[in-house]
Amino acid sequence: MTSQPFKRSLALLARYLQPQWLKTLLMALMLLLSIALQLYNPRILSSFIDATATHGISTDLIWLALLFICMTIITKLATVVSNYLCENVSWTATNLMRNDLLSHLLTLDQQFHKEHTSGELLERIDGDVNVLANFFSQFIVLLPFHALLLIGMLISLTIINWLLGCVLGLYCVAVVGFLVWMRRPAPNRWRIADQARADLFGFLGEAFSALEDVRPNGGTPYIWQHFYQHFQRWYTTTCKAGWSGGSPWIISQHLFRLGGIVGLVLGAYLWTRGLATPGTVYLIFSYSSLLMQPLEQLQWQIQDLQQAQASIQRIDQLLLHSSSLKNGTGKMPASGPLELSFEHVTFGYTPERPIFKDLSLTLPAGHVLGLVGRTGSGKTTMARLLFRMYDPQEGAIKLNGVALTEMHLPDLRRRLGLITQDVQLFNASVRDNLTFFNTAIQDETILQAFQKVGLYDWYSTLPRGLETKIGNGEYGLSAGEAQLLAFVRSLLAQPDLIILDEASSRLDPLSEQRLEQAIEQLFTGRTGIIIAHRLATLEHVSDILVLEDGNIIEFGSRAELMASPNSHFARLLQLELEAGAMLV
Ligand SMILES: Nc1ncnc2c1ncn2[C@@H]1O[C@H](COP(=O)(O)OP(=O)(O)OP(=O)(O)O)[C@@H](O)[C@H]1O
Repeated sequence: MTSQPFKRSLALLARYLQPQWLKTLLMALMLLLSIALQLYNPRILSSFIDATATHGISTDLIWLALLFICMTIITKLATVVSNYLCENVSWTATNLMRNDLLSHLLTLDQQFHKEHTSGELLERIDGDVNVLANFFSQFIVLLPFHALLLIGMLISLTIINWLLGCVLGLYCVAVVGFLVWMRRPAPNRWRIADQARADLFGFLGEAFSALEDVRPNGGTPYIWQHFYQHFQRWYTTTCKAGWSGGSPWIISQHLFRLGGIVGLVLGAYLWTRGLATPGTVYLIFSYSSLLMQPLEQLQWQIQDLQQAQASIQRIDQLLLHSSSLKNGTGKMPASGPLELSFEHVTFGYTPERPIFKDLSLTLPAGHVLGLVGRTGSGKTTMARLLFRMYDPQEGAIKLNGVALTEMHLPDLRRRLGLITQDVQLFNASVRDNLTFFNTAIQDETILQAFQKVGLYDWYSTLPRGLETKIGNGEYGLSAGEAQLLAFVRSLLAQPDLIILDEASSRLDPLSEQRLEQAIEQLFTGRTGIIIAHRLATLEHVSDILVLEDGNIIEFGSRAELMASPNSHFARLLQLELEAGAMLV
């Protein structure tokens, strides 16, 4: 066990157990009480045996028997209370930890989330933390508890006979040392097994979310094949890790039995020499057998610690990952429509393959920009930069002259709205899906927004109104209806700059027409960007920007570009009209 992970484990223990110090203290007291009772109970039985041997059956024996029963009941009660407290402390500590991990993951940037599947992250938040449950509840108390119990019994044996205490004491040290040595490879093997488990769940998460595409395209055998490979790796690595704890366990069972026999032989030897009464021989045998109980428990604690170490290292790795997007000083542009400017922006998802090189443009406040360009020209990337999903390698993006990097990230994102063609719905009520669980938004406001986007008729069909569960819930939605709901979301959030990224691509022409009014309302008093492949959907924009391979090849007022037959935009529009006429 290297000192760094061990120190880290202790630091984690301190961090999550400190707030629960009172419960932890009570738990320790209960365990101490049961140690004292476990040490005392064999003494009562020893006196019982000696009293029977010397005086035969007497009333004293009844009192001894009653005392023994009372002590046993109190020991059991102390164990029940301490077990309850252990569970309570461990759940509270691990829930706090899950909370911290989730909050941390939510701050990590897009690149990190692209590199790790959601299933893998779920497994890290829950699986790794579950492994720590025992460690939190029991390690801090049970390890010293069993160590104390062991020491207490050795002292009792030494008081009976010093040679007895020394022989059994040395035996215990040898057994513990041997078990720790045997278990050295365990932490690394557990880490590999945990990663294999996370990969398996990561794969399953991906497979289930892609089921709609995979099934019709005949990809099911691929899922089976990969599931089998992942499962096989998980199984073999877990067996290997378990075996590094299992084989010492089998050996330890024999060593423990041997400990009891050593005690019995030594007790018998003392009796034959007249150095011990039958009661004392019983006491020696009980203590030397009981001695093996804390030893056995100690070895489980060591195994738990090794497994916990692997989880702590994985959790650490996660916590060490910090977002490259740093919060600014908190400067914010004044509320109202925002002027957007890109100043000499250079950006690539990997720096060696830039998408934009020295890109500059300014969109005045309150203008609505139509952003067009071929597939892969960089339109969505511009939107991602604006939301600070990524930061440019060079240059700055500003809103009303304030660089995005100067603002607090959550404040920046509150001022922006984004509607894409992929609308994410939660398995929650219509109301919660629209308000993002913000209870301050009135139902009246939601219903007005339904009217504006032409969804009121759909709303009237909902069996439980705004309480109806959508997402995976009781009521299904078409892709177009989901897109209209995204418009309602934006109307309720009231951002100062809105981006529509192919937002109406799944709507039929009638719904799209109905939506035009909503789009106009959405953009009133706001700056907007509409990313679209169909130029006909850009009738209401004030400006047009044509991108090609990350370069601006045209940027100007829509009216002017339309009036100039040689402009790219006018030519693209003409091409679209001709293609439409051919289809008719
Ligand atoms: N997360 C990513 N990591 C690496 N490269 C990416 C990533 N997202 C997009 N790209 C690349 O960046 C370039 C621009 O992509 P972007 O999605 O911005 O294009 P687009 O104009 O929005 O395309 P479309 O019209 O198909 O939506 C493409 O070459 C694409 O392969």
